Amino acid sequence: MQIEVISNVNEAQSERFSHRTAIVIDVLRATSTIVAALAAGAAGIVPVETVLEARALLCDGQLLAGERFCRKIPGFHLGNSPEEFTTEIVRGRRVVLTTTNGTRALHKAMRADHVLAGSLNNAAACARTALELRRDIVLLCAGSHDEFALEDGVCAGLIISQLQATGSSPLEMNDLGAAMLGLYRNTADHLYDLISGSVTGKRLIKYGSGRDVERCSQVNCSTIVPRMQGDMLVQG
Ligand SMILES: O=C(O)[C@H](CS(=O)(=O)O)OP(=O)(O)O
Ligand SMILES: [Mg+2]
Repeated sequence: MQIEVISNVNEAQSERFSHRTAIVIDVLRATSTIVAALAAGAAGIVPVETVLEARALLCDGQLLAGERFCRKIPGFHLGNSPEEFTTEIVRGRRVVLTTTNGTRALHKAMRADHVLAGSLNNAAACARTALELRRDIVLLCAGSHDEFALEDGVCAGLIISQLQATGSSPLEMNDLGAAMLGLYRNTADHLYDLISGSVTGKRLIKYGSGRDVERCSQVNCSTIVPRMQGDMLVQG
């Protein structure tokens, strides 16, 4: 099985996804938030790229969520913090979500046969589902503002280690995949330190979202695997 890691959205040419399963990773915070929203009972998450699109798509009973510059968008119901997506608020509801990097990355991956949302929180479950889908796998690190982001890279390494532990066939990976696997192995016992010291981690802590950084750094605390079905991510 071939595993390819892509470092950021800007590197995600559509032909790299053909006939593959894509796992889109935005640890801080979009894909962690999507996992939290589905765990809280949301009916589905509709990822969109722009604020205008999100507003245009809003229908009765749905929620608008997302951020720009790490802050909730004016007039939206929710921001991009997993903490906000409680059962009381989201159960049974569709959520239209737009974020700076994560929802763009999800759109870039749409050419894949299957699109999953991966995070540290659901890495093992995500790896299991991807193996069941029996395609080569592309791990798209959303990155931040078209650059590589450490938290997404180390999560790609964790998912590769879970694929190795669970799968029966040998994995072949690109050099970035091998590097991220090495990064994960060398930092597994102090992931929070790594992530809280990353550019995005520091930015979120500065804006008062330190609890999100802690929550998003937890490994394998969820078995939810968000999967694209039509225009929406649902529990796979
Ligand atoms: O809200 C977030 O955590 C980030 C904000 S930033 O652009 O990295 O500052 O957006 P995301 O799309 O979840 O990476
Ligand atoms: Mg991010």
